[in-house]
Amino acid sequence: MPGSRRARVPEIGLRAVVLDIEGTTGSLSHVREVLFPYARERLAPWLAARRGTAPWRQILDAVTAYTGEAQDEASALALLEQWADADVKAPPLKTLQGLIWSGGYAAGELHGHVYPDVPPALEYWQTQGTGRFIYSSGSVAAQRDWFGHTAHGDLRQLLDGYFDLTTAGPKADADSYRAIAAELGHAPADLLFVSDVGAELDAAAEAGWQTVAVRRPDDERAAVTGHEAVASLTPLVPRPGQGSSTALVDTQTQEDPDDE
Ligand SMILES: CSCCC(=O)C(=O)COP(=O)(O)O
Ligand SMILES: [Mg+2]
Repeated sequence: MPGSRRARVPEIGLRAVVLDIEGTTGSLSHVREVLFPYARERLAPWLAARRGTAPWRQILDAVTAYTGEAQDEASALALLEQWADADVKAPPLKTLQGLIWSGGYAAGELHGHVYPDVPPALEYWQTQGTGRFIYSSGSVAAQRDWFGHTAHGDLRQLLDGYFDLTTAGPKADADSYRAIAAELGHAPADLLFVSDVGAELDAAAEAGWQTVAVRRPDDERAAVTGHEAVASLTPLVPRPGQGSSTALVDTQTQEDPDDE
């Protein structure tokens, strides 16, 4: 993948790495072709089966608060279905998707897709004392379920925390990255955000963060420009002997298994 070997290993002052899910640590197509349809076909039955209960009320109240207009089940469902069909990252939809997916994981019908380079990268940062966090549009509950049910096992012990739209804010808003930095208690320049979306990386950079763009080989979208670029997390992890306290290390010659 042209340009995927330009990334440098961020080293000096790196206190925490914050990773996106869809298109970065996990497959875009798995999210869009498996996870989203699973929730989409269960939106109406989920609400109908819980009519009048606290979870049902929670969703209706969330749609009401988000839209600023009172909603009943029918109007809330219509909005939720519209958002799902257009992949609108609306927090009420993300909450409901997470609730529906949790049933799918429990039933063994879903798993979280995590690329094979992710666990070793998380393990490396863990050995370095570097914090490891997730920031996704998916709800925190959905993120936990995703990393708790992967082909590599339960990866949650490798993660220190999770941020979503309700705890940090919109992903293309620089204030969200300022909020995360404040929550983590680190200077923005000591934080690295890794994502597949240029607008998110631009927002993080505007907030003073280090950034790296990911474009996975199975992802046919155009490359993100204006940020260091990789095809997996492997180039962000120094090989043995490469040292851990040098300035940014050029990784142009580092092997990237996902390129093969
Ligand atoms: C398992 S989290 C589901 C991901 C999701 O709902 C989504 O919208 C993807 O957003 P991301 O910020 O991870 O690209
Ligand atoms: Mg993404």
